[in-house]
Amino acid sequence: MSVQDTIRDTVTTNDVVLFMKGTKEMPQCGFSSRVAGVLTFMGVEYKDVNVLADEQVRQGIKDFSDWPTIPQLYVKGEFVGGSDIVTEMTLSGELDQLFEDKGVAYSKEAADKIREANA
Ligand SMILES: N[C@@H](CCC(=O)N[C@@H](CS)C(=O)NCC(=O)O)C(=O)O
Repeated sequence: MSVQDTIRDTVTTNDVVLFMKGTKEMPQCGFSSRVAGVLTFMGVEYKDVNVLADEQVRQGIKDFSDWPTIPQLYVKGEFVGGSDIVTEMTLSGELDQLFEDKGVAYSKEAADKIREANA
């Protein structure tokens, strides 16, 4: 299987996938840490892929999405964005809407708390 095939398989067989530097338990970059923190706080079940563990995946995910940086969030096979976009979508409520539209379980109360803390 090529790296592109493996990535496609990963994002289609897992509802929510975060390509990140480090792991959800131990992020190794502030941007990755922010997105992982939001997902974990919102109670979203997601698969983390540590791009630092495989240089081919690190480059391959950028080619796959045509997006130059890590982290990268995928929901039901669709690329959502990186840290800036996920932060904006969390604060605007668009991320809640996306999870609702795609049937992904999350805590609205937790999302509201993030918004209250950033108001
Ligand atoms: N503004 C970006 C910040 C992410 C970013 O700049 N990532 C850099 C540093 S961690 C990156 O992935 N560089 C390419 C690489 O390290 O392969 C976002 O919203 O996600």
